[in-house]
Amino acid sequence: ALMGWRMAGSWLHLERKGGKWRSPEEAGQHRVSRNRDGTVTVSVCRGRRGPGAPTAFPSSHRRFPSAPGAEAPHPPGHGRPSSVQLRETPALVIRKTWPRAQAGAGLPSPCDNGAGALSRQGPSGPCRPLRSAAPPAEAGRRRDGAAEAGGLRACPNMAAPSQITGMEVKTSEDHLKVCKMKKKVLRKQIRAQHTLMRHEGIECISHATQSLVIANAGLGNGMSRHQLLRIVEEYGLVETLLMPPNKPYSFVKYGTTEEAKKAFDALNGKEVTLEDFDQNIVLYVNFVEKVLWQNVVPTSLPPGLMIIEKIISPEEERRMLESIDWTGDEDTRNAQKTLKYRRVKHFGYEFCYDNNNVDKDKPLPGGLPEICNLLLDKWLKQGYIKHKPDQLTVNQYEPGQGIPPHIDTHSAFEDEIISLSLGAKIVMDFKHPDGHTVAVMLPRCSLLVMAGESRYLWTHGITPRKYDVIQASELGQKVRKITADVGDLTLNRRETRTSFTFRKVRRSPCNCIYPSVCDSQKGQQRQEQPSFPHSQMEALKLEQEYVHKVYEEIAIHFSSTRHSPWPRIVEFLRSLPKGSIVADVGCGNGKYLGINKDLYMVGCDRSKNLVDICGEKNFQAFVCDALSVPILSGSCDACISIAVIHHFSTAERRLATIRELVRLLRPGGTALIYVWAMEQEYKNQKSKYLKEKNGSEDKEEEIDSGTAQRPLCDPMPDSSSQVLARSDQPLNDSKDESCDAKPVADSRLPVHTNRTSFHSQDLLVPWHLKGGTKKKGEGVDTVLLPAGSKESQELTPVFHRYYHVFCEGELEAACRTLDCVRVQKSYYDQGNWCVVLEKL
Ligand SMILES: O=C(O)CCC(=O)C(=O)O
Ligand SMILES: [Fe+2]
Ligand SMILES: [Zn+2]
Repeated sequence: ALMGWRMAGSWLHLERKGGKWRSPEEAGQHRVSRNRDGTVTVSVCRGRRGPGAPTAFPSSHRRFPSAPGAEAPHPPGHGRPSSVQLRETPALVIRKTWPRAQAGAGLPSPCDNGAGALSRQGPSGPCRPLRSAAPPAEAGRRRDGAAEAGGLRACPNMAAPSQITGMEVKTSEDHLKVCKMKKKVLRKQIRAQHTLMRHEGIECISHATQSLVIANAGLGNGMSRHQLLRIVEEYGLVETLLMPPNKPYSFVKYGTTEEAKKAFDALNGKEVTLEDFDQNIVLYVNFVEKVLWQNVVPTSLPPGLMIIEKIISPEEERRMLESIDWTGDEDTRNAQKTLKYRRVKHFGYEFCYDNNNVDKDKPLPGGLPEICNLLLDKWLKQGYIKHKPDQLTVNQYEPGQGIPPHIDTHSAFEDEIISLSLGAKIVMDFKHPDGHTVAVMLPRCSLLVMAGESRYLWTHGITPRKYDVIQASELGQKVRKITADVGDLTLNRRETRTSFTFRKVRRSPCNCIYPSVCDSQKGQQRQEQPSFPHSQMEALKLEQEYVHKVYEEIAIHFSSTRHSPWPRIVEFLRSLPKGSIVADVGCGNGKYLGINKDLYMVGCDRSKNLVDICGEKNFQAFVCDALSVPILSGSCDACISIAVIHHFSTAERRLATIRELVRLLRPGGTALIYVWAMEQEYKNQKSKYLKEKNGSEDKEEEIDSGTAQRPLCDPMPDSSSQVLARSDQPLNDSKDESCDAKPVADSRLPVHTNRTSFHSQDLLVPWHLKGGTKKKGEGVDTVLLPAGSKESQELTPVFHRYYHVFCEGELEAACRTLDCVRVQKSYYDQGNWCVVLEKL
């Protein structure tokens, strides 16, 4: 017998017939026979197959192909002699990938012939199309007399001297001055190109088109839509004007190229005064192939967020505003503060900005204003809110004021937080811990309801500024996410806004499903949280507690979330020759065991409950540890290890599992390994794990492939550093509004928040068990129920699984330390690092 192991319900023996290996082709199929004593005999005849045996695994297709046609020449540009051979990237305006530096795509030295160039050659002579990548190649060297004929127009990327200097060129001194100015504009124009390319992926082109990108004429630097429209309309019929939110540039498309050229000549280097700010800025203009802006954010509001418009009448609004006495008296002084960026007043309970919490034993006298009680009762009846709040914070913001991004402390308040906007509309920014932001316009007299994820996980804040970017056609009241339509954005001057934020004081610890941002669970985690292992014994204990036991507990629920095989793993299995013996080490619920009926596949897993599930599906599977698999060395044609090795808690143990996998292979046999990647955003693409914001909490590393759409990613995360949602960040408007992920001070393993980026390689990933557990085991958090809580979801126990997420190259490097293998392939697949090994 080759091997004997415990299967789902029976014993399996594999036998080698005749002491010789024959190829499966020769042998036909393996034979499986069930013996009278309940054992199964599998006869496998093997042939010699060297390392050269073909593996049909096709070459990995890259997810992010280099820009199509990046090197294709494009048709001769306007006014440029056709002999000029420039190689440019056509038709790509906004894209995520960098252009490859190309010969000929070089940057011309601005006015590279110096001041004399103008007088010798006329203004257009030395001017060449501007590119931002490689050093100058042939660009900038040509002096085509032909270009002169068109004057400046022939050279669209250069500003007319008179337009820059406003003076007539008469003397050579004037020429010098003009050229200096020209050089300066050119330099800045090039810098704008660089910035557009580097930060935004917007490619400017050298020939004239109907479309321009105008740097410094964006909503982000204070240009309003109506002002820009007035400016650009002077030169022709404007077909499209796109003003992306918070960006310092805009796109304009004219009816004809002539008009765009006219605008280019007139506007590049032109100084304008921002009407709303009384400030001067200089515009820098470049041509682009097309005006387009991909909507970079999903169209939905943060989950759990709701805005109810016109929830109160103007009369109610007036009465509410009047109910707040800002003059204050002895009694209320504590509850009223003028913060740096706004003034606040508290009712019911005082909110303390030192710890962002309330003193639950010290209710303020007077409770909430009567008018509020009436309204709250009405909203409760109407179903807008589920619980009646007992705390009110009134914030008053003058234009230019705001509130730092924050999450209202979990332990302080219950789930639902509502805010009524009075006096004026304002834009509130919501931010997910992964950096994704959504700007939401809160109309006057509307009620914002934050619940669930939007309340617990996302930060909310109001940027201190005097203008908000809002939809131009919705200057009225329509609620919309601001980033929806860049063809329709403008600036709105803020006015005094008073908000009434109602919350219900929490009486027992928060047990939300966002432990990484939950102050209630942080304290709890401190004591219970396991540490990073410092010995083999500790490692084993950690894995027993936070891997083996957990999988036993969650097996049924876990299995119910694992049904879609991953395409590239299927591809690997389908590529194996008929009759191959394949071991799936860590087979889970066996989702790969039945993929290719032409293989002889056997699975094994550490979890008995999972192996039983395999047995129920009539798959061959048995219980064992991936560190010691009871299969004879060299008996498998292929092995797979999918999402297993990341559960081993030291580098030695991870390497040992790979070694064990390889041991099973015959020479020439191949192993496919998948581990979860630290990089959940790779080559500017978010993994499905991150993207499935509204997806279930429990899908973790395995997400249905092939169905989810690839959303368009943000080409430039906004420049402010990512605000890590921390509830211990004071809300008292201290200057620093953001903070970075703090490294764990001790060696305790951090608890990850699902669907966010990883901040540590070794961590605990929560599993929220649905459908009950067979038995309550260790590794389960104590479920703390708020007294009298009706929330049944809070009953779901949370388990934590240990993971070591791999960095780029880590898995491959581990494999390369083994001298009996060759790494055939190494790739990234949906948030996982993957290798195909071949045994030598
Ligand atoms: O002004 C608002 O609408 C929100 C205020 C707020 O978030 C808070 O006080 O915690
Ligand atoms: Fe808040
Ligand atoms: Zn919480």
